[in-house]
Parts: sequence; structure tokens; C-alpha cells
Amino acid sequence: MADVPFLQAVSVSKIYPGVTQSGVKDISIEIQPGKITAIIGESGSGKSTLLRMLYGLLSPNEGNVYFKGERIWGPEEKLIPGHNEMKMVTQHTDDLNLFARVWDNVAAMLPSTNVKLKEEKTEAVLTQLNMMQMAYKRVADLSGGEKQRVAIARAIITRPQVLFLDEPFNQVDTSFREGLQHDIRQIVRESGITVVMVSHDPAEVLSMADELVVIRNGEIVEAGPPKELYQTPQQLYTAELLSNCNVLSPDEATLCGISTDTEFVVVYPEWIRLSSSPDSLQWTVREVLFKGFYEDLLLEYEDVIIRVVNGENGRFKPGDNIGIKVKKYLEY
Ligand SMILES: Nc1ncnc2c1ncn2[C@@H]1O[C@H](COP(=O)(O)OP(=O)(O)OP(=O)(O)O)[C@@H](O)[C@H]1O
Repeated sequence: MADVPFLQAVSVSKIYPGVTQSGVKDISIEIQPGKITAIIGESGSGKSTLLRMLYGLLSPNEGNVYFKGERIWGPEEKLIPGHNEMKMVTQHTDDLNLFARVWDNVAAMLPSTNVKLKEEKTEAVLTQLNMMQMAYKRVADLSGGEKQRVAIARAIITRPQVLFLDEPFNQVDTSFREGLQHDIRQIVRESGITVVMVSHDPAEVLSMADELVVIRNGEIVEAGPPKELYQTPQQLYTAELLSNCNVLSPDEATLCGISTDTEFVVVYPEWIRLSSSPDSLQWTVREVLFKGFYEDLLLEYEDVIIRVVNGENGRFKPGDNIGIKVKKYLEY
């Protein structure tokens, strides 16, 4: 017998009442177990709608979702919406008890039939998420990022088979965000849990996901491993989602030494080499944007502005003339 897919949507569509345009159109997708799948797309493209259908919070108008071969029941068919073997964490942490301690918020997810086991499991999850130092604080006294950790701890302590994350790091500042992303990757590696996440942040999906699914106007436009999609996106839309790239017309591309008969050329900022050689100084530095250990330079030539990454901070200043050499480009 052929293997039954782990989590699968088959030709699902969702049209919201009173809205002519579908939220999601005829999407088929298979989620691989034990991996992190990230769904990315512009605002309103249907990411949350797809996630909610996979979890059973929304019923598709057409098509079905199957978990290990069994159809997932929608909210009309089930008293408590959402599949029992799955959990979802969103950017809202509304179901936390603000006046209870972190420990009690997390432990409350387990039955009280075996108190010792309940304590052991709570400690294990809090340790896994680096939260023991805040275990006895009231949730009301935590930062947004810390509350998000509590929400994730509550979701994983029951050992769900699938964890859905809908923009869970939105409220979390950058330093906390990286720690949380790292901890989730670790949990996936250690526990084999399957994660399906939605995010706007290219850096987040590129560093966290094993598989990326790109969605536009309610349809999947391409999918694959992050490296592949970043290096060779089939669609201009994907390149623009994943990189702060330069999109050039053929005429503009000529100024960069590229000759093409396609509609657009895409050059990532890190694919441009800078040169101070006196025979090629057509471009003028308009702005230097400090990014920490590197800079983004905005260069101008005949009203065309391009963005270039410069790893040698301080080498150029506004008004300098420099040359460029494009190492790689994509045609659309
Ligand atoms: N409850 C609803 N009623 C009517 N239309 C809705 C509803 N929820 C979503 N939509 C519409 O369906 C489309 C997809 O919405 P969805 O929230 O899935 O997109 P998204 O990609 O998650 O967006 P965002 O990144 O902004 O959260 C949008 O056009 C949205 O306006």
C-alpha cells in the first residue's frame, strides 16, 4: 500500500461570505512530517486562511484536508474547533492567565491525574524553552516576547503532532526573536514535531524553514527548499518576497552591463561587486545605510538607483564615484 500522506490539503478553496474574490483557490499541498514548512506571501494572499483550514478552524468550500488519511473535521462538525493532535500559536496571547505564574499557565495544559509527571513535564518544557528563570513570575509582568514563549510552551507541552505558528514572532523584538527561532528549530530536531508557519519576514523563513511555500492571490506559485527558492526563484514575485532585490527593465539592466530581451532582470544586492578602478566610475553613491557589520549603498546612474551590499564599512561615502560588476542575475 502506498504511504498515506501525513497532512494533506486536496484542492481546497475558501470563499468568504459576501466576498467575491476567494481567500484560497484550489490549493493542494502535502506537509512533510518532522519538518518546518513556512508559508510566505504578500498581505492578503491567503496564508492564514490556508493555515486555519489545515488545522480545522475553517471548513473549505471545496476540497478536503486529511491528517494521516482521515478527513479533518471543520468547525461545524466539531464542538471544539481544531484537530486534537494539533496546536496553533498566533501573535495574540489572549488565552494566557495574566495573573497566574508562568509555571501554572503551562502546567494547566496537563491533567492532574499524575501530579509528579505533570511537574516533570512542566519543568522539561520550561527548560527546553529557556524559561526556568521566569517560571515563578506572573505572566502580566512579562515582556511581549516572554509571553510568546509561554504560549509556545503551552502549545508543545501536550506533545501535539503538528504545531501551527501564525506570525508568532511579530510582537517579539529582534534579539528575542532569534533565540525563539533557534529554540523552535531545536525542539523540531529533538521531538520530531511538525511545524507549519506563516511569516512576513524573509530572514525568518529562510533561516527556519526546511520547505517554503509561496502563495499569491490564494494560489501556490512555487515551493521548495529555502536555498533553492532564494538562489533560483521561478517567479519574480518570489524574488521580491525573499530579497530586497533590484528589479530592472532591459534598458536599466544595460547600465549594469547586462544585455537581455526579457521583461525584467533581478539583481540581488550581494551579487554586485564594487570597484574603484578609474576606468569604470559611472555610478555615484547617493546614500550609505548602516546595517551593522555591513552597509547598503544606494548607487545612481542616469536616474537609475540600485542597492548594493558593501562589506567594507566606511570605504565609500555619499558623492563618491564607483564602478560595479554584476556577478549573477535572474531574467523574467
Ligand atoms: N473573515 C473574513 N471575511 C471576509 N474576507 C476575509 C476574511 N478573512 C480573510 N479574508 C480575505 O481573504 C483573503 C486572504 O486573507 P488571509 O488573512 O488568509 O491572508 P494573509 O495572507 O494571511 O494576510 P495577512 O498577511 O495580511 O495576514 C484576503 O483578501 C482577506 O481580506
